[in-house]
Formats: sequence, structure tokens, C-alpha cells
Amino acid sequence: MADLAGSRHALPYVLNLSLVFTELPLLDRAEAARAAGFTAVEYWWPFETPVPDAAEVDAFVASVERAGVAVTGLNFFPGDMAGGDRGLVTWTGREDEFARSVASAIELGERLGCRRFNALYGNRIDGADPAGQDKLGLSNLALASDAAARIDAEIVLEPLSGAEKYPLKTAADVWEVLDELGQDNVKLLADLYHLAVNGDDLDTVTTVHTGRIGHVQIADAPGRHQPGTGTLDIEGYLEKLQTAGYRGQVGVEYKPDGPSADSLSWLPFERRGLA
Ligand SMILES: O=C(O)C(=O)CO
Repeated sequence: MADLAGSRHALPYVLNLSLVFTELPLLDRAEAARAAGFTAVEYWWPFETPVPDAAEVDAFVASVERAGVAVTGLNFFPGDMAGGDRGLVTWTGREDEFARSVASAIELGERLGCRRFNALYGNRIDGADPAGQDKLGLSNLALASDAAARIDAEIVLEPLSGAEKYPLKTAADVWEVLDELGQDNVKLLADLYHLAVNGDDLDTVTTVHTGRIGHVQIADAPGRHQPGTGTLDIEGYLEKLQTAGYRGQVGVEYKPDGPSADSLSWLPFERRGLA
């Protein structure tokens, strides 16, 4: 049995390098994560474009290989995140770009051994029919699911907070899409921070349908900072998830309050490398 260092659960942690260690250039973050004790990391889409050029991809892969960490999760290209975009899955008119972004992410995932891809659903578009957007979402998710299946990977769908026009706010919103889609390798990404901010019932989310949860992420609320800075009983929810059968990883995905390395003090060093 692994040393749980006082933790009430044995779920393994992976460090999200799109929010933690962002004071460092992208290509230095994997080594910082390794030095901090993590053996697995995840990223949002680490490039500005859906299909980055070969040199950019090679440099990214080299940074990960140099660090000796596993990449266990990648987001698909989401559009302009800083400008408010939250994914292309339901973005009418950008179907070709979505397909190309999926192909390039899967190719990168195959190279890195990454088998989980976060497909941000996309915002409601002013003037567009929401039902039409959802219909496009189903066909785009089917395409992504098939592409992922070819490398034995899965897709996760994430409720988000802080984005008014993003329609997936709760786990139930995602269940509705998954029920219509009917593809076993498409699951819920339960980010406990986003769900809490949106008023979802975390006691239910962490105990019911846990077999359909593909990934869990954590940050405290309010604030989206490290555990202990807010009021969420993160440890309690992770224990509930494990008790209910969840055996996946926990993404450490928060905006550090202070320097990233210091912000990790809530997690004993010996708990960071179990992934
Ligand atoms: O946009 C966010 O907040 C995310 O968590 C994306 O994965």
C-alpha cells in the first residue's frame, strides 16, 4: 500500500501545467513539476493554433521527455481562451477546424502516450439556434470519440463556471449529452471547483454514476486557488469518490495564490508521484 501521508484516499494526483507553474515558460514547466515531485502532468491545448508546426510540437515533446513525466491529459484546441472562447465542439461554421484540431491532438497524444482529451463544448453563439449547436456537438463528439478510440483513448466533457454563454454548468447537463451520444469512451470531467461555483450538489456528483466520470480536477472555492484557501471539503469529496468506485486521477488545476512551488505545500511530497 502506498504511503498516503495522512490522506483519506489513495487517488493519484497529476499537475495541471496550464494553471500551475505558469510563471515559467511552457517548455520549462514539466521539469518544474518533476522537481516538485510529480510524475504525471496535464495541459490545456499548449499551442496557439489547432495544428501547430512540427518544430513547435517537437520542442514541446522534448520538454516533457527531458523532464521524464507522463502527460495524461490534453485539451483540444478551444479557440481564443483569453478572448472568452470555450471550445469548438458546438461552434457552427468551424467544423473543419474542429476535425483538424482533433487529428492533431490525437497525433500528439499518440506520441506522448496521452489517452485522455478534454473537449470543451463551446459557448452559445448569439443568433444561432441552441438545438442546432447541440446537434453539431453530437456529431463532433462522435468524430472525436472515434478518433480517440483508434488509440484506445477517451474524451471528457467538462461543466465550466465563469463563462455565461457556456451551456454545460452541472454534471446533469453533461449526462444529458452523454445519454444522447451513447459512446462509452466519452465521460464526465468532474472539476469540483467549477461544479461547486455553479451550485451543483457535490455529494451526489461524487457518489452517483462515478463509473461515468473520466477525470476529476480540484481547486478550492471561492477563488480557484490551492486547497485550504476556500471552503470546499476537497479531501472529503475525493474520499467519497474513491469509496463510490472512482479509480482515476485527480488533476491539480488551480490558480496558485503565491509562487507555484509554495502553493503545493498542502500536498505532501510523497503523495505527488503516485500517478
Ligand atoms: O476553462 C477552464 O476553466 C478549464 O478548466 C478548461 O479546461
